Amino acid sequence: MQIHSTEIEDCYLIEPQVFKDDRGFFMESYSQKKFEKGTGLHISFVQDNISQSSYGVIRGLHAQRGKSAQAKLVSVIKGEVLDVVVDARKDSPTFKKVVARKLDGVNKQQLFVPKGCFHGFAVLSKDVTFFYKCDEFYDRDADYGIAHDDPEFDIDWLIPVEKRILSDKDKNLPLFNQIITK
Ligand SMILES: Cc1cn([C@H]2C[C@H](O)[C@@H](COP(=O)(O)OP(=O)(O)O[C@H]3O[C@@H](C)C(=O)[C@@H](O)[C@H]3O)O2)c(=O)[nH]c1=O
Repeated sequence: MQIHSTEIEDCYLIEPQVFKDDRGFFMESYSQKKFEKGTGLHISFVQDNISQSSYGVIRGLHAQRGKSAQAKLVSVIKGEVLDVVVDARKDSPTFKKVVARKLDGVNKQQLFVPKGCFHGFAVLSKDVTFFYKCDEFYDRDADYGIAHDDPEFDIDWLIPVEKRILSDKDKNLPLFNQIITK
């Protein structure tokens, strides 16, 4: 397992070791010991989620507020996404920085999203099965987010505007500057 730092502090790109043989492959999708050694972070995951989406779907950019803030370890089981993290931690040296990485079921790379960052992804393949671990439980009342197309960040989602599929909730998210002020 190789763990690489990114443009956002404590946001890591993780490359699991994949063992291939005649039967297929084997990989450790998470090892607390290796994760801690590579990042220096102690995280206790308490909830795993799976979502399925088709081409053009953009989920995000989401986070949970306050005590319900979640760190997430995100990955793709099948298909390909552009995965995006925005640092919203006012005390972070990388405040407002963006990380965007393609994750897919072949490269099997994972992104670790620290607490206090917004997270989202765009589906680049026909279908995607997305899997992620969270270190806090889902809290509907703490759920919030920012618009995926906030001009402040000008993220290239790699999906033409007319092909984007968003939830009603995500169509009405505010801009970063409307909710995060330093
Ligand atoms: C995220 C979540 C949703 N739900 C429910 C609420 C709702 O009825 C339904 C769909 O929820 P959403 O529309 O919020 O799902 P979704 O848009 O997939 O939300 C997710 O997006 C990605 C980008 C993230 O980073 C996640 O943390 C989460 O915010 O599932 C849970 O019961 N538990 C959960 O942990």
